[in-house]
Amino acid sequence: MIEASGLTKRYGDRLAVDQLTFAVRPGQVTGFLGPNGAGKSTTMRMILGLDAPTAGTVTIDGKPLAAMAHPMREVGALLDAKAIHGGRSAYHHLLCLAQTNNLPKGRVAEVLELVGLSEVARKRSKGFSLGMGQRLGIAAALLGDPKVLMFDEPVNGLDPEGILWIRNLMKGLAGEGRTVFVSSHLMSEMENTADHLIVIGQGRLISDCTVQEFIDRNSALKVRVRTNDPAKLAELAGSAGGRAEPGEGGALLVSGLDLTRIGDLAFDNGIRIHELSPLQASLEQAFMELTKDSVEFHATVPMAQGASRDGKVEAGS
Ligand SMILES: Nc1ncnc2c1ncn2[C@@H]1O[C@H](COP(=O)(O)OP(=O)(O)OP(=O)(O)O)[C@@H](O)[C@H]1O
Repeated sequence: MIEASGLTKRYGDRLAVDQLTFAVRPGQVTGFLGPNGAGKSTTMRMILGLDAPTAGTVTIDGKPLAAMAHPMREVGALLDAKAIHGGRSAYHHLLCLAQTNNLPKGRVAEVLELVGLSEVARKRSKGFSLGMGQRLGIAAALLGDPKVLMFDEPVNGLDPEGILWIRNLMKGLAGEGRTVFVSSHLMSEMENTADHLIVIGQGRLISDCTVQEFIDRNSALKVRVRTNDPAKLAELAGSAGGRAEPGEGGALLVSGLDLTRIGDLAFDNGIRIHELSPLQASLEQAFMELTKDSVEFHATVPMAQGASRDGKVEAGS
């Protein structure tokens, strides 16, 4: 378990992390979400003792990292997959890590197998693809067989096969009872991977809940209705306190009224219903809604058809 309390980091006049208090529990994948510059990497670096907090504390299984005799046996992390000596083979990179951290040599072959790099283990990592580099970084994180694992943006730049592999790996590690903390600004990715979400914006905690709670709290449910008389139903929905807008192919998108109420309204007024289906907003939409006031940069672009936002999207830093 990772526990942060009042965790704060200031760089000059920039408050990168602002009094974060949260717990990352074992046995589940916890997504750490936030727009670019929200403070995710800084928080992870503080958890790992690579940056000193300006204020607050963070512990791993009750201890600060500095108090651990064998940190690699307690926590493994993938922060920057490119931070590897390119002249070394994958095998030697891991062997070196194992030896300097008092870990059994035999573990090197085990983790290489686990990440699927056994066949290229003796090749220089300089020639590795991005995906292979990520796998090697993950092998290093797993070397000490730690109970706590942290991955900073592990799917960045990976192809769909690589993304699927990392997703399954994280779920598997959590299934073994480990604590898995993974940062991302890809909401759609977290929707399929995380059980729990910690969302931050401009260094501050915005939300700490399960994925489903996050969607329920932050997205209004809409109902798609197809009927023989959309104009009449739209009027009825309006007078009943709802709001109807035109959807694709002549459908109506109704918000503010639940399915049953809309069905009853139609029945009571002799309107035939051809479709009545709930539309749940995706995690992506809910996340963008929640963090729209805390993104560092906004760009105004035309929205794709079907998008329902105010024309703003988050741009990378
Ligand atoms: N060493 C540093 N010196 C000064 N400012 C820093 C330093 N490291 C980070 N920052 C600033 O702190 C803020 C948080 O950065 P951080 O990298 O933690 O965010 P992030 O959520 O990981 O973003 P991204 O998704 O873009 O990686 C940013 O405004 C960043 O510019």
